[in-house]
Amino acid sequence: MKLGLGLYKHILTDDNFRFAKQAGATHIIAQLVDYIKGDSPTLTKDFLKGWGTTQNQGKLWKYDDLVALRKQVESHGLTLAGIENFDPSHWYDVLLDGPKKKQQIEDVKTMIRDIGRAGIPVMGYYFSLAGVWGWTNGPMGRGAANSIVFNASKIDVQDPVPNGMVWNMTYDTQAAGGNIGSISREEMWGRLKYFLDELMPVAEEAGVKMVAHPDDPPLPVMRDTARLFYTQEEYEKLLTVNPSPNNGFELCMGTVQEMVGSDVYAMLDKYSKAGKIGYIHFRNVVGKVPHYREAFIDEGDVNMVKALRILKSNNYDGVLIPDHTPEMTCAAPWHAGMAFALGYMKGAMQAIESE
Ligand SMILES: O=C(O)[C@@H](O)[C@@H](O)[C@H](O)[C@H](O)CO
Repeated sequence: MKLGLGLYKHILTDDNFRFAKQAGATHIIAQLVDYIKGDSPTLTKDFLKGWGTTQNQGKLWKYDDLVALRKQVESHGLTLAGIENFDPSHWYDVLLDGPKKKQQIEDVKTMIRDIGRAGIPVMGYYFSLAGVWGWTNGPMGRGAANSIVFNASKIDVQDPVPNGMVWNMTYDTQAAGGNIGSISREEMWGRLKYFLDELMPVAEEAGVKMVAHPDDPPLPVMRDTARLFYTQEEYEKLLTVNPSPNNGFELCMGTVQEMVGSDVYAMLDKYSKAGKIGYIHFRNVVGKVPHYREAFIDEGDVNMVKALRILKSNNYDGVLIPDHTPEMTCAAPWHAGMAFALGYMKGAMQAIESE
């Protein structure tokens, strides 16, 4: 198994590649969507009105830029292991089954071909209308660390998605008022099937694994739209939608742990054996839906060392990234939180590997 760090678009910089290397990471997962901004990113803000606006319609990720990014990462002795998340500008009508769907699926295919050609082996995506939404936050972590909290009783869980928004980002600032309406689970499975059936042959040819993130938070319906991967059983159905060897999981341990009735160890065991995990969000949490808080890696409900032992026993050779952590009280709260998580992971991995 490999230690990685996920970096947002704004922090794909030489300094942060050095930071990753210094903390013992060997791999980078890059996010290209402009949604969590700033040199010192924070996830503990009010994002109930969205992550922001994206206006990249028709401006696809370019092959030359992807190669340049890979080379920049490699210049620090690191490997670019994957890209996480499509830009809503590029695929909103694929998610929404809108009039530009055919063009946008062709655009996504073009980007997958270019990602493969650029030597990037994994693309993580999140097939969701409401997206990551509903978080609140507060000094709820150990030592009053600012943490992400989900408490269904504190928000209007079915507050509808306004027109012009999907995946918790606004892609059309001129959209007419109103909202996208109620979307059923059957409809969402159909949209996912279309997406996978169109893309998997291209991903196979391009040598790119397409891996799906589970629903965060894992509730069956949010903002009046059905969510697909809100229990472990439902998440596992991903593999039945399309049998491609390139169809797999961006396995977020935190989100799986937040699901009612889940067994994150069983999921790790089964799918690391089956070679179906593209990479892992190795994070911890206290509680489950409808009420949980994100936790420091060592203080949550998941025994992370047990999880690593399972991965080791199955010879999992993929990447683990911390994904989120509570923020630490200092001048660089995100970086300190990540350094703490990476240090824990490095130590635990070394200990287990020498057993
Ligand atoms: O990296 C982050 O902070 C999050 O945005 C992701 O964990 C997110 O849940 C996934 O990328 C799915 O969108």
